[in-house]
Amino acid sequence: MPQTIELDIGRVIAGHGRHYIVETPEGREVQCSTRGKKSDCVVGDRVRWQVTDSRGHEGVIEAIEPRRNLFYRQDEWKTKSFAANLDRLLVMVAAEPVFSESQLTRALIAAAHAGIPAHILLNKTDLTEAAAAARERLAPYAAMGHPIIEVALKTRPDEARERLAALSSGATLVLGPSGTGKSTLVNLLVPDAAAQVGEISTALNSGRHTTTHTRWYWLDRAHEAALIDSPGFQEFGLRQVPVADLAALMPDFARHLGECRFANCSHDHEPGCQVLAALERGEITDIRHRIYLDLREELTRTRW
Ligand SMILES: Nc1nc2c(ncn2[C@@H]2O[C@H](COP(=O)(O)OP(=O)(O)OP(=O)(O)O)[C@@H](O)[C@H]2O)c(=O)[nH]1
Ligand SMILES: [Zn+2]
Repeated sequence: MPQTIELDIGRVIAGHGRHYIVETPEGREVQCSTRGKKSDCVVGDRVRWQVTDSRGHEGVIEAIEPRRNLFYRQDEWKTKSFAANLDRLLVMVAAEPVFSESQLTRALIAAAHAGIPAHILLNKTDLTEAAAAARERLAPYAAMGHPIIEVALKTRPDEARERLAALSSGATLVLGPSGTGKSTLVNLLVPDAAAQVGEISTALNSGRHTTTHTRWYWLDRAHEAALIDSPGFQEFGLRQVPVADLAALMPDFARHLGECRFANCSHDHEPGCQVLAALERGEITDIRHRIYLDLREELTRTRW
């Protein structure tokens, strides 16, 4: 392409296959495709695009601007990119169903690896007994420096809205297992959510399929804050993380690194291991250590 052509800038707000909705700085939505078979665009990407129809409704993406960050998971065979250029990750859990600490830990490690601050949202605190148990399980994560926001989205929506004020600027990716109240959250914070989804589905001609894809919702008229809803939390591979970096990405482990007797300590059985000493003192929980060992094993296993 000749260098002289000035390309427009835009932000990817939804995608389906090789089709994307790109929003222009003026807030116009353009249906874009990419060249070639494969595409690496994700929601949140800033892209350079060129118009391809006379009405200016369609275009082609020519280039992706450099990303501030990219949140993704990597399984043995496949990489799933959730979104790019994020200001924070919000991992949603609930008093019920009981959440998996392994899943929570994996998301937090992926965020740390991508350099994205992570908050934890505990929903359904109206279920007092279950909430107390969940709160106790989350205490070590609060101690690690993750802000924990407690809400009852359904029974105390106004209070929830206030407590979620941290989301009122920048882009927040929400991850949460099914049943935690993700739809309730989106409906509370995005009054015209259904309309925004409808427009995107029509534009992408993907109908109900969009329910399985990542979506960008504006939280305000000024378009300064956005919530990104993404499915696909169940299988959360961390193949992108070099095994040697794993402990450093877990804040409760990180603070003891460099103190072990052996420089290449695996914090599994070695004498003079300060991580094991912290485990002994209860500063690292048994479950976190077990998750660490499982992940270590998973990341060391060779592919076949
Ligand atoms: N007790 C209680 N229930 C809630 C609260 N918020 C949501 N729920 C209920 O939890 C269930 C799941 O909520 P959804 O918002 O549909 O959850 P989701 O995470 O979107 O679930 P999927 O649609 O399966 O992905 C619903 O029955 C909600 O009514 C809450 O604050 N307290
Ligand atoms: Zn050690």
